[in-house]
Amino acid sequence: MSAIRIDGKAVADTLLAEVGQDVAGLRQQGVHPALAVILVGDDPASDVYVRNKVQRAEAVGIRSLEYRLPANTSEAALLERVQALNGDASVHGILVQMPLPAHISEASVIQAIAPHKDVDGFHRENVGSLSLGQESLVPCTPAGCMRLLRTVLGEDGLKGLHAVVVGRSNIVGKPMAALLLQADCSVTVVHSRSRDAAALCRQADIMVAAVGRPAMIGADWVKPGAIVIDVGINRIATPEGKTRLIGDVDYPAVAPLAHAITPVPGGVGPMTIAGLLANTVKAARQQTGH
Ligand SMILES: Nc1nc(=O)c2c([nH]1)NC[C@@H]1CN(c3ccc(C(=O)N[C@@H](CCC(=O)O)C(=O)O)cc3)C=[N+]21
Repeated sequence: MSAIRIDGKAVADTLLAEVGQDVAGLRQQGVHPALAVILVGDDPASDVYVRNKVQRAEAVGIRSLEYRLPANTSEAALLERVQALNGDASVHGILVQMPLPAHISEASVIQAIAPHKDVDGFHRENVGSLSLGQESLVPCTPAGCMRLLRTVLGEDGLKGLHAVVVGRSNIVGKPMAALLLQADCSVTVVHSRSRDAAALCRQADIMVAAVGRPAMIGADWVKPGAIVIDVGINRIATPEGKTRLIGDVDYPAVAPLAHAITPVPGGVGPMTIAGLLANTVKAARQQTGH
């Protein structure tokens, strides 16, 4: 038996094509969706992500503004930049790339973003709405995972299944659990303090791994026939002295027993960027009434 390899790149391309059509429609009505991306410091990984986001945005017709601020930027200066963008009606989405330098409070910056421009869905107003099952801007990575699950299981196919989320971060684990609950799954969240995490995971019909530990999830963590979504993006050194990307799941060990599984790269990562651009269009619609 060999698992279905869930092609996140292809699903993301379909979503991006839809976003591109929406953007074209809005532009005909005189609305040009715009996304501002702020990067503080010169972390090379962040630099690559930001460049990808800007390129993808422009490919679907979204205007992008890129702000690169030095690593020693003060929190006050960053907050001023955010507030200026909050007040700029031509900007519909604001993303501040994480992580931020240690002297800046990520929480303060997130709360400073106008909730209707918070395309990451990290502001407490959006977090609260998601948890209440109300309309909101939904965090891009968990939203992307849900879309991948629906491509495998169908629109209503998640109902009643047991989903286990591994990891409890504010950006993936917690919103993921909320979305799965919204889709009528029974949800378990497993984390570093869980007793017998592997045994809990073996009960999962759906497993979402978001811990940031390379290949941590082995075959003994997975029920045969489960659907496995790997959110991990870990850059590891190869014996040849290069680096490569690897997920939180030990793909070669788990793929033979899963029903379906996402690869890394080419799984959840591309969905995150597509979701960001979809959120930008949604934000532009809300702000302009189109
Ligand atoms: N405010 C904020 N919002 C974010 O959404 C955010 C962030 N900060 N900080 C960093 C993380 C990371 N992240 C990724 C997005 C796409 C890929 C992606 O497209 N990955 C490709 C591979 C890319 C490569 O080759 O490096 C893939 O998995 O196939 C990865 C990682 C968004 N993040």
